[in-house]
Amino acid sequence: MKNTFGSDLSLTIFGESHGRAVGAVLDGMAAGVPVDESFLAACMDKRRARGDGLSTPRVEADAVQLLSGVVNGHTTGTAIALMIENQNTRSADYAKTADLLRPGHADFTAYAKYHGFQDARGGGHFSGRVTAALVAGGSIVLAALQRAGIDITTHIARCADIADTPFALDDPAALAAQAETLASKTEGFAVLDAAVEEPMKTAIRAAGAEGDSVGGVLETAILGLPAGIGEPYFDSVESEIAHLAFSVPAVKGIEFGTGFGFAGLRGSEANDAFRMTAEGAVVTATNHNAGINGGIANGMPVVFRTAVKPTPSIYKQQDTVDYIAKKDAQLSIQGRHDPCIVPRAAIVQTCAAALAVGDLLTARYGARWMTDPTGYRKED
Ligand SMILES: Cc1cc2nc3c(=O)[nH]c(=O)nc-3n(C[C@H](O)[C@H](O)[C@H](O)COP(=O)(O)O)c2cc1C
Ligand SMILES: C=C(O[C@@H]1CC(C(=O)O)=C[C@@H](OP(=O)(O)O)[C@H]1O)C(=O)O
Repeated sequence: MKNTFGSDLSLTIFGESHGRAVGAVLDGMAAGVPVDESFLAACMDKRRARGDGLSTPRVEADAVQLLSGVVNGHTTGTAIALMIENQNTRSADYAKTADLLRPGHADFTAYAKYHGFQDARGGGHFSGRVTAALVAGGSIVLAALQRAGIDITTHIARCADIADTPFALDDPAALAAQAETLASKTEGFAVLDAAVEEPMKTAIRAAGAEGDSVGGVLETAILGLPAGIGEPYFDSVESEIAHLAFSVPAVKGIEFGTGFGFAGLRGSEANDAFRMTAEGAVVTATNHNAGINGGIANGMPVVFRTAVKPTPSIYKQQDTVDYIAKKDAQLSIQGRHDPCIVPRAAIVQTCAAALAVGDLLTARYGARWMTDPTGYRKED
């Protein structure tokens, strides 16, 4: 029954898709950290459904209410409670097929765990809706990280079978330029190569028109993470990021840097040679290991990719069971769903990574990285 992530900076999430609200409690932020509500709203806007054939027709404001912990645009140092009201629910869509388990969704596992007491309306607590709370809490941490010289960004590396330009894993300056390109985009469709945007959108709309769905790959970069962050085993940088990344519904795979590609390389190809900069900093000539050695950041960019499965709720008829009548059945769902989760999940993955990095940074520097964002690394 654990709804909290983080040891030193924690986020607790709550809510169901068709309940009154979803929300979060962010605990561990120092006092006096600026909270720019327009930045928070811009992050929420990237996740918001638009009713444009690319996302769920369940369109709502997704306005964040800061209930505590923020006064006059600054944190007070106490827990920040925030909530987002559910304003556009249609529970009747679910009532008609309530006893039929949706393949790929959490209907069966929720029943197995909560014995019929789960809120099944709209997927309840398992709905992607709850990621609105993750973005709201994560974006407060993301803004604090940016002030401390750490930026996190995500793009749609692949949607269906169409690929975007990958992040420049081995070239921090080119990667920083790519991050700038993504920062300049306000619309929630994060691609680097403008030429792939329409083909991706066409693939999503085509799957939706057939009552089907498509998946893809998100690629996230963390720039400016200081060397020395992370713990050798259980709280390694990879472990913390993967823990959060897999908390995002529909994420089914992750790889860091060269990832599964390492399997086909020789050591002489896989190793990242160390070099000294003119300023006396240790860098690596390549970045196959994605800025992490032994679970600890080495100062190079951290780059990881997550596989996002096709939306499970599809309109094609599917084989399932009626778990009340205890017999095989056919399912034809009603309701409103994303034909593809990937575009909306990009900002979710950025905010999830921000929570992991915020926790790791607080473990190392305490709250200094928040209160002294330009000086906290002096003793590194
Ligand atoms: C932003 C976002 C939006 C989502 N939208 C939908 C949706 O409209 N319909 C659906 O069936 N699943 C949607 N999902 C995915 C389900 O919530 C998820 O597949 C389900 O909870 C089962 O979890 P699992 O896929 O991680 O096993 C969405 C996920 C995210 C992150
Ligand atoms: C509401 C959102 O997405 C929802 C995520 C979701 C699911 O099963 O994950 C199912 C749908 O919910 P409903 O049936 O209530 O319309 C989506 O619309 C959102 O992300 O804000």
